[in-house]
Amino acid sequence: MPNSDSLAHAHRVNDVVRGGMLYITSDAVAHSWARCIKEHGLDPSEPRRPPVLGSTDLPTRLRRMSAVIDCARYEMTTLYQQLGDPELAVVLTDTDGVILHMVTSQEFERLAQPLGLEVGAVWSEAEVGTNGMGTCVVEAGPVVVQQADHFLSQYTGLTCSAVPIYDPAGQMTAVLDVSSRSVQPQKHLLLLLGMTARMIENRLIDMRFREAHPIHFHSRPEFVYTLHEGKLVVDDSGRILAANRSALMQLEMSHGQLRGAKLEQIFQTTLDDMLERSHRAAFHPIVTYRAHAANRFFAVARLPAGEENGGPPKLAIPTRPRLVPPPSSAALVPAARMNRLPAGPGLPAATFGDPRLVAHLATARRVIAGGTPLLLRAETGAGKEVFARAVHVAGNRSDGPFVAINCASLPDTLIEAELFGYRAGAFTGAEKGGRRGKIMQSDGGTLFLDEIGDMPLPLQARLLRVLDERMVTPLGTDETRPVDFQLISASHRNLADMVAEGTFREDLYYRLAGIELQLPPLRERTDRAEIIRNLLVAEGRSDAAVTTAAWDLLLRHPWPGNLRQLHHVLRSAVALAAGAPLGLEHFPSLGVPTAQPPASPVAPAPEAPVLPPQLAKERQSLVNLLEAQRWNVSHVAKSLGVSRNTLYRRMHKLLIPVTHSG
Ligand SMILES: Nc1ncnc2c1ncn2[C@@H]1O[C@H](COP(=O)(O)OP(=O)(O)OP(=O)(O)O)[C@@H](O)[C@H]1O
Repeated sequence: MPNSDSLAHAHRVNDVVRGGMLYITSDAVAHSWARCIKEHGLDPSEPRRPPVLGSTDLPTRLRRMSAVIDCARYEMTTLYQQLGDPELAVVLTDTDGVILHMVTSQEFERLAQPLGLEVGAVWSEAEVGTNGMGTCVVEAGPVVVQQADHFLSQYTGLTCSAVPIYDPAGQMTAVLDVSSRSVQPQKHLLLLLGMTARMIENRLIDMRFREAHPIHFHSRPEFVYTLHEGKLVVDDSGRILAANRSALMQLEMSHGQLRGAKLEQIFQTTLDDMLERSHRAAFHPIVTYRAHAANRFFAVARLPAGEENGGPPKLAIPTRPRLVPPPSSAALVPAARMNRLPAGPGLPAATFGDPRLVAHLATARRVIAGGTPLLLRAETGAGKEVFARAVHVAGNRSDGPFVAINCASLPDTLIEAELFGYRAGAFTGAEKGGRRGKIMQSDGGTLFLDEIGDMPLPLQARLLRVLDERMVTPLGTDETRPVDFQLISASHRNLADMVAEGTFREDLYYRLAGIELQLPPLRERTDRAEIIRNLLVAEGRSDAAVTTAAWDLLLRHPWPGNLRQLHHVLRSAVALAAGAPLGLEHFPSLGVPTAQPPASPVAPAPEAPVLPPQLAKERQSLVNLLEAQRWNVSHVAKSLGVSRNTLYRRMHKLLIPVTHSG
């Protein structure tokens, strides 16, 4: 029997549908109520539960939508964490209203399950009347269905806010919803949901067009690489394959108009030109103009994700606006302090002249001001710890300690003791007086966990607890101690891949990667000359003369071991040279001949054809580069940040025969 509240709700619904719009705030809800009665024949006081798809239908549907679910999963978890309320669920449905994925707490799941909030449940309007997910599908726009806006009285305890998600072809593909018991206005939430939907859409584009060149652009340079950027993906010939919503808005074009157009029909430039200029600008936005118009845009063209290795500044979570407070003027650190780290005993002054690193330092500084954990990814020896120290020094905990621990260099059993500490006699071999762990030592400062990917799984669980509770329990004790530290962790491994393989805890990954920054390897840094000079100063040879050939070699070497290798090589060269100018013969480990150079295994450089001076110069520098890399086109293409095809095209234009390439 329906109770009196439910009957009152039913009267209200019927009144509105019959013509009185007295109680209603939103047209979307009123129209939906009318549909529920007139098209679906529903009764507001009738108790209904959404049907749940069975074991054959659901897996098929999940498989079909797996790309969308994969792209949404991370963003949904992040949104859930940002909202910080265990009494809500973040829900993804397809366009039939079928729940595909849900992020919530166990408590809320228990509460919501009897109402039908579970994976596989069908929340279409036809099944359960007006509701966030089903009504959003029909409206194809953001909707809020707050409590008594629901058609069926049994759902009037719920508040649902939902936004559509579009696929790269511009078709609605899913709905993102937050369901709770909130009685608060939902405007702010709707905004966050909209941003999350855009993030998911951008990820979908990235995933589906891994083989295409992404073009990031905006009319304001500071918005490039953010959620607000326009994004186009183009094939090797510069033909547009897809665009995000911001691109459509900024260019005032539809999907239909953009798809298939060439880049030069949109901007006053070609793909090759944009790629080359982007690379020269170290992937910072370059100026370009709208074709046949004067509007100025800032753009970056990049290699396809499939071809890119390290490459341009890549925030692993590139465009999510973190809930980080904007830097107040008091919090701003003078540039000199930001970008330099003074030399210590035996340590070089850290150099951060590469624009990508400068930008990363600024981002990191802002992020840690809000206490967000920072995860660094870089090749071995690329300067993760030095970078972390620089972030610490520039932060508001710089008066506290910087405590580093390398998880790869300690046996599993010792990491635990090192991290958490132990009381006297906690285990055989323990120090007599017990030991304060690294976590406690970092209290008030920064804890740097290097090679976190090597942390054994059981310890990952303990670390997660510390991060959640901000309490440490030393081994052999029951007492917990509060601790307060900024966490910076680093790895040369891709933790997201490790999560997928099951070797790294997903929940810990999300806790560590408040923001993830990819530091460039040495061979891609534009400040190599400055680094070399500073390392020579650190080796006590600020006056060292270096021959042009040696200098050239140092600048061109690919440095697989990055800054650490460079430092070692310079140290031995200084020792070998014993005060003489550094020449090629002092760098034997780089494969440099000490006596007569052996006969070149490749053909000599081609005769230069007659070309205008500018082209001839361009040709000569490309030939030099090819020579230096023994005509390995892939290596040269990579070092220039262009695709092999682009390089071949350029060689063709400059009349460089490709017969040399192996
Ligand atoms: N920004 C920098 N300026 C000058 N030298 C640097 C810089 N970064 C790193 N180095 C040099 O490279 C060495 C290795 O740096 P660091 O230990 O930070 O690398 P890492 O990436 O943490 O290494 P690993 O992957 O082995 O943990 C430093 O000791 C220093 O000699």
